[in-house]
Amino acid sequence: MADIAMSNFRGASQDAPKTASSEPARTPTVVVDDVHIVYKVHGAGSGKGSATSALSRLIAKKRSPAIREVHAVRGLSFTAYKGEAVGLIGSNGSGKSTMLAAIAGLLPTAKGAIYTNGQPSLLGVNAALMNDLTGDRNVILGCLAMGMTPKEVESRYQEIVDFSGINEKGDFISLPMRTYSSGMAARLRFSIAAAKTHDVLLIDEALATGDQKFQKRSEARIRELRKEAGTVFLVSHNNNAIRDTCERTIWIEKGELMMDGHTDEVVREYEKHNRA
Ligand SMILES: Nc1ncnc2c1ncn2[C@@H]1O[C@H](COP(=O)(O)OP(=O)(O)OP(=O)(O)O)[C@@H](O)[C@H]1O
Repeated sequence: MADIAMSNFRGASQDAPKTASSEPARTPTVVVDDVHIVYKVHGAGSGKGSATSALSRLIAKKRSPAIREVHAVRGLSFTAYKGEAVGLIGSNGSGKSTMLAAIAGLLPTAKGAIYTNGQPSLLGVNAALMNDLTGDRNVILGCLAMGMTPKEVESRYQEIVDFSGINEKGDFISLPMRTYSSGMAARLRFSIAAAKTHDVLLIDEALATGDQKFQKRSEARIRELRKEAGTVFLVSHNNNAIRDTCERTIWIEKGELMMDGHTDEVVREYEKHNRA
């Protein structure tokens, strides 16, 4: 597999070039160029994927059992621009999360390349926080990991806890994360990640997990993050969240591009397709 190409590209500077009509040119932040992503599943189907059987195979100098390939993304191409919020929709297993992980640089491309201008941050419901640490330790560690200084962390701490609403029903922030419900944990993850202005913010289903009040708050924060310059990608099965948050939507099925355009139009076609 070829390594993912992550680089700053030319023409993405603050003073964007002017177009012929003297409108300022839009600044591209993510360019996905004919990307294919293939997962390799070792020992698939044969039940021989354990470490012990791998070791005995090595000793006996036998070939490994069949490696199954899952071609999750098939030749996707699109460009996202500064200030855009882009929705990614499609049925289960269509390749949305895979595409986000690849933009974040967490998966290599088998073919094609991804170019990003700035640092992408993936905010998923599975993002790693430390379960045995308390909520407040996780806020501090999470902020430091995003590159904030201890002073910045101190000044943002209360805002993050208030935004998460974790303490609305008592002092939960001082309890270990393992005592949180999945919705509470997802809210804290979102609140930590949303405390920083991201160049490219990738959100995977985060909005679907909070309650309605929190969903509204997070949608408002995403709108702010957009104004603060970055590009937001949102993967969700909640078409209303996509409509409220994104003006552009990309619809993927079986790893292929079905439609890329104005959210109202794309979601309408997607819903029509699902009804059929
Ligand atoms: N770690 C993995 N190893 C092997 N195959 C995987 C892996 N993760 C995902 N896949 C496969 O890749 C394809 C795309 O999965 P992906 O999770 O990107 O879909 P999705 O559109 O995000 O789905 P959902 O809406 O259900 O979250 C699926 O066929 C899935 O089985």
